[in-house]
Amino acid sequence: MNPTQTILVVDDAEINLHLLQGLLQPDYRVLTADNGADALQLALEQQPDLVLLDVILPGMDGYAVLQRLQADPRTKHIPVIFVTALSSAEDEARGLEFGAVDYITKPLNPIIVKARVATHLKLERQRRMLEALANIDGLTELPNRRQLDKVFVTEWDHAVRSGSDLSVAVIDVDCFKQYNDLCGHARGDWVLRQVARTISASLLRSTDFAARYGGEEFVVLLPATPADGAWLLMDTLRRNIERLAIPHPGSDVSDFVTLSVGVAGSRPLPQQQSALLLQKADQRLYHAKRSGRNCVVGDGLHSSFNSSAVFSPDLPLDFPGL
Ligand SMILES: Nc1nc2c(ncn2[C@@H]2O[C@H](COP(=O)(O)OP(=O)(O)OP(=O)(O)O)[C@@H](O)[C@H]2O)c(=O)[nH]1
Repeated sequence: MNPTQTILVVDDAEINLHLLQGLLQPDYRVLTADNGADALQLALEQQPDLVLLDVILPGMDGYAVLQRLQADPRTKHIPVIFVTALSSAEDEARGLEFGAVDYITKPLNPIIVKARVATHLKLERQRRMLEALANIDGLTELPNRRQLDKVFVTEWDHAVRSGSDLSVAVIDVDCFKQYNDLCGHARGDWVLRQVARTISASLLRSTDFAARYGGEEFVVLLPATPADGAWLLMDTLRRNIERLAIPHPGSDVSDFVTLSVGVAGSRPLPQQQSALLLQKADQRLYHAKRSGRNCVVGDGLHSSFNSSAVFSPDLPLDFPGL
């Protein structure tokens, strides 16, 4: 039994449901529906890995079910195999044109059904792995910019709907070019991994999200967090990095690796553009660099290696992930 894989079987004949259930249940979790409406609801709620869909169904037929699955972004990725008594070449071609990944004709041959199901589940697993890899930065294993763009849109829309705050921070390693030049690129890569781990370990809520934006730059999204809270959290991160005490022989600002951070927060309104918030945080990062680096610049708030205590309490170091 592989409980991680779920198949939804849709057929209006109980005998067919029983047959397919008996065939597949030893290896997979099997859900059943005898009509299109129930099938759509189960697909949405249970997110099966594969749907075996009869074409001739009372009310909404299999083609209509497939079209509805494909039209919904929450279900359009689920592969569908038509399982039907319509056995002409035209029927099969039509089913595949509609977007089914395969077409199995009745009467069912159990060996063929099992083999095709196994093949499509394997392809689905590989597709998901590729999708996950496409969203991850290989060096730091943080989400990459592609994933950040998607999550930013989702969080922005959520903040608009719920009227809650959203803060963004842009984080940059100071004088990193000199670090690479003096310590070597491999050591530079190691530093980026330490910074990524410390960013992850410093974020406290499950909704906080960190990504590698590119090069030595990272972005953090902090949902339901006002700008002053975001500034405090980023200043704690800045100090956590400083206390790693990674020697930086070429830094203009410290003996150790340090960060500069720009923070911007807002309670987004429908007519506003999410990109402007990121732009504002980026401008403040620029300001932080011009102010001498190793500091966090937010909305009227500014910290640096020699003035942070004025603005933020000395929060305890906390590295649960390290
Ligand atoms: N080791 C390593 N270095 C990288 C990577 N991506 C970007 N870099 C380097 O990061 C450096 C960034 O340099 P700059 O943008 O000039 O900035 P900086 O030297 O950090 O100076 P400030 O930002 O002004 O403090 C460049 O030398 C890039 O080659 C990476 O994946 N690994």
